[in-house]
Parts: sequence; C-alpha cells; structure tokens
Amino acid sequence: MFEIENLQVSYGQSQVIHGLNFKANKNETLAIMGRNGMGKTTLFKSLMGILPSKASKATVDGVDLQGAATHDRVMKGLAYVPQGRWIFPNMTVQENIETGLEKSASREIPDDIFALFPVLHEMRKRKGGNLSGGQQQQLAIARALVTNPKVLLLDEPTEGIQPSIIKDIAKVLNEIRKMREITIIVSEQVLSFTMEVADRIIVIDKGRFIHEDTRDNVDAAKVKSYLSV
Ligand SMILES: Nc1ncnc2c1ncn2[C@@H]1O[C@H](COP(=O)(O)OP(=O)(O)OP(=O)(O)O)[C@@H](O)[C@H]1O
Repeated sequence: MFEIENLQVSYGQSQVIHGLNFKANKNETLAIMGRNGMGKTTLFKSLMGILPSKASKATVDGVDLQGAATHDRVMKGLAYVPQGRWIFPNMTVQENIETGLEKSASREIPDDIFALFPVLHEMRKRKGGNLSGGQQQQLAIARALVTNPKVLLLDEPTEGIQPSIIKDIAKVLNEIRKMREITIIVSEQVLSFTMEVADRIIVIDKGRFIHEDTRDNVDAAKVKSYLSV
C-alpha cells in the first residue's frame, strides 16, 4: 500500500500542491488527471524526492519515505518514468535498460522485462534514438521496472504518441500489473487511455484533488469538462 497524507509542495513562496491525500493498493492503477499546469509533474517529482515537499505521511508498505533522497526512494520501492521519456539516444536499448540497474541490488535485467517488451529484445543492439516514440516510451518503462518497484509512477506516458500506439502502452501497463502485482500511478490528460488502465480516476486542479471516480462508475462528461480548457 502506498499512502500519502497532506502533501504540500512549493516553488519558493508559491505553493503548487495543497495538501493532497491518497492511498493506492498493491495491484491497483490510479490515474491522476488534469490539464497542463495543474501540478501533475510537481506531484510526481515530489513523490520521487526530486523536489522538496512536506507531508504528514508518505509510506510504501509501511516504510517511511519522508526526508529520503531519490535513490533511497528507489531502494524503498518507487520507480519513475518522467514526462518526455528521457532515454539516452546514443546508448543501445540494452545499455539504456541497464542504466536502471545502477540503483538496484541486482546487475541482471530480470527475465520478464523482455517478455513484457518483445520489441525491445528484437532491438536491443540498436541505439535508443533510432526507436519510434512508442518504442522509446516502452524503453523508459522497462528501465524503470528493472529495479522491481512496488510503485511505478508514470508522468503522461501517452504525450506525443500516436493513437494506435497508445493502445499498446495501455496493454503493457495492464500486463505489468498482472505480472508484477504492483501499484501504478499514472498522470494523464487522455480519458480513453485511463479508462483502459485505471481502477480509479482522480482529477487534480490547481494542486488540489477535486473529483474521484472508480472506473466502473466514471462520470465521463464531468471528468472531460475538467480536462477541457
Ligand atoms: N520550476 C518551477 N518554478 C516555479 N513554478 C513552477 C515550476 N515548475 C512548475 N511550476 C508551476 O507549478 C504549477 C504546476 O506545474 P506542473 O508542471 O506540475 O503541472 P502539470 O500538471 O504537470 O502540467 P504539464 O502537463 O504542463 O507538465 C504550474 O503553475 C507551473 O507554472
């Protein structure tokens, strides 16, 4: 279980995240949806310890994350796929995945990674920069997964990806959940995508959660109205 209570983040004097609370179970996918500038990236960076934050609670399976640096949070079970993918274009696919192992106890790429991403196995000797956008996104996810996280955070994984490939990303996230039984938290603006992957949808607006639905009872018109400018 991943638990966050009263999370607050500021840039200097300007508070951007205003007391967020959530709990996410093992084997649950939670979507945080909101327009540009509503605080999704700030939320994720603070969860990873890339940005300083305050909270009354931040735990993974009861283990406290407060004050932990990013690499410590990775050791404690968090993994992060940043917006924009940030793979290394001049390194091969295999080398890109291996960079994820630097903060891990193991030196070996786990077997299930290439089972999840057969295309990465086929392309393991190619340069990351020669992959398509969708393949680069898969590579960024694979690199995050090699640390065997308990919680996988993905910031807008469909951004800049063709609609036909977005379906593949949804399939991959569903397979990851089945194979690894982890918590997935994904930020998104595309409702059709979150409807395929998320058990719960939370809307963020100016750093506050303003709406929550389970997928089965989603009020699509309402969520869409929050996402439109
Ligand atoms: N380095 C920074 N310094 C000051 N303010 C910032 C900084 N980065 C982001 N902000 C502000 O914080 C707010 C939230 O931005 P954030 O990038 O977290 O939103 P987002 O929901 O992830 O949007 P996007 O999808 O555009 O990345 C915005 O008002 C933004 O202008």
